[in-house]
Amino acid sequence: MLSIQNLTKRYRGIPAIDDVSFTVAPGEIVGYLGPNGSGKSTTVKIITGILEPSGGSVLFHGRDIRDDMTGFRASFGYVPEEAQVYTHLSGLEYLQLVGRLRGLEERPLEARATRLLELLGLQSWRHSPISVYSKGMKQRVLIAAALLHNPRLLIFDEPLSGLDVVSARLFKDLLVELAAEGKAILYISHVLEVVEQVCDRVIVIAKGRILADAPPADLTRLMALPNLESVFAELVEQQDTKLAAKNLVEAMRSAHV
Ligand SMILES: Nc1ncnc2c1ncn2[C@@H]1O[C@H](COP(=O)(O)OP(=O)(O)OP(=O)(O)O)[C@@H](O)[C@H]1O
Repeated sequence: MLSIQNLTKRYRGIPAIDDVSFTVAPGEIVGYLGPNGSGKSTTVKIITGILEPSGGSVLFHGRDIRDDMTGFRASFGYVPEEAQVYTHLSGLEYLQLVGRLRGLEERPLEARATRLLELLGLQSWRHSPISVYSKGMKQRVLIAAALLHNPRLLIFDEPLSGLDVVSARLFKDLLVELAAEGKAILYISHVLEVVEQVCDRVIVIAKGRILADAPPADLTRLMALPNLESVFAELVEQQDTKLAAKNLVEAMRSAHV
């Protein structure tokens, strides 16, 4: 359904992503993992039409998304890493605005928005301005906004950010339900434990290039490692974090002398 083909994005000649290709099929949850600065958000911004690629293309049901960006926008829901929300609006008003922009009819829109807010535990806050919401509550409004038009493709960029334990568990269960509904899901997260539990496949990207694309169980088995976190550390050659932490404390001490 979603097919990313040889995507490249260069900033002043320096590649942020380099020849990135992968697919996300209906009913599939695909994890997209990588260290800071590896190119995850750049990939997502291209898929969502925010950025133009330097090369390559994004196909949705076999068609280049650039041929019909308006149609494609109606087909996906997106929870961005950093969202600009109109904080003077209430949660309900925000969802109504998003729904109108997506061409939903007023009555069913209000009913669905109210129901989503209720299911996400925001019932009693729905008329309060978003400016008084906590980070996790804002995040739940963004999740509701992504689901509002019942899209076929969902893209979540660090959706657990700010969510408490119960909301995070609800979100994890929601991912599984959405996949069972046949939604295609691209899930970007640093929370590898959750990724390992819910994803059918994980893609590991580092320095703009894809290093692995396989089910998490295959990766741990093939690399003879106990879990996805170890696989990730091995693939991206992360630094010795214990040593780095020690050195940081050392550096603090010497700064006080
Ligand atoms: N507007 C820009 N101008 C120049 N370089 C950029 C720009 N945006 C991103 N980059 C570079 O592209 C690379 C990939 O960045 P990107 O934001 O896609 O990484 P990421 O994997 O999403 O990181 P994080 O996990 O920190 O969100 C980085 O080296 C970054 O410095």
